[in-house]
Amino acid sequence: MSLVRSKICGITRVEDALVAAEAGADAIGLVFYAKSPRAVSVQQARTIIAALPPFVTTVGLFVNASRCELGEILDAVPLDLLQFHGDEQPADCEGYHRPYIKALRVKAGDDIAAQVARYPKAAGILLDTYVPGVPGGTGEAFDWSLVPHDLGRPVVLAGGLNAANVRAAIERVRPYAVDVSGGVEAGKGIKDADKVRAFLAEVRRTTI
Ligand SMILES: O=C(O)c1ccccc1NCC(=O)[C@H](O)[C@H](O)COP(=O)(O)O
Repeated sequence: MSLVRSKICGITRVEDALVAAEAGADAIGLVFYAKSPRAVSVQQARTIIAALPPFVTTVGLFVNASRCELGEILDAVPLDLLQFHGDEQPADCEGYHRPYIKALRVKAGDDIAAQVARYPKAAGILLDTYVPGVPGGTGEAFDWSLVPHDLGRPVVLAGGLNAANVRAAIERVRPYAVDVSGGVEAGKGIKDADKVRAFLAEVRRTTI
């Protein structure tokens, strides 16, 4: 029996980060993609991270950022883990002296195992919903039956999760972790404390 870890993503406010941490989130996600309504500035990110209690992993999310841009952010923001949501090739994800997660957007007909095999140095693979032109944060779930049973890597399941469907998602996919953004919000980038707590409580009640 094992517990599934959880990340609350798209955090833009200190108060939301503290609610997530106090409710048991293992990680928070900070979006450094200007086109996202959940994007944070370097200063916002520094303030949020400085307010966190210990033992909460900080994850920076990027979409095809240049090495220069990413390096500047890492010089200023204490991120534990990187998460790449664009067309990044393996070489684009390495060399930052940080573990990274590669996000793959799933659609019928994809060879997920082959895509995973292209990132042997990734600490984990995040499986998210494919919506044309939307790199992440779609708020839509994908067909979990598309996920192969054993990808041989820590899988983070994302895409349209919420307190009502996360148990079924975990039981179907048996992921290492789950990730949520829209399903715990009152508005884009504004988390709803009760939804955050309900989501994390449901994850804790679900063992695999
Ligand atoms: O959340 C965003 O706005 C976002 C924008 C661009 C790239 C990635 C983004 N989010 C990444 C995440 O890990 C989200 O939590 C994940 O896509 C799930 O989002 P949701 O379907 O809203 O739960």
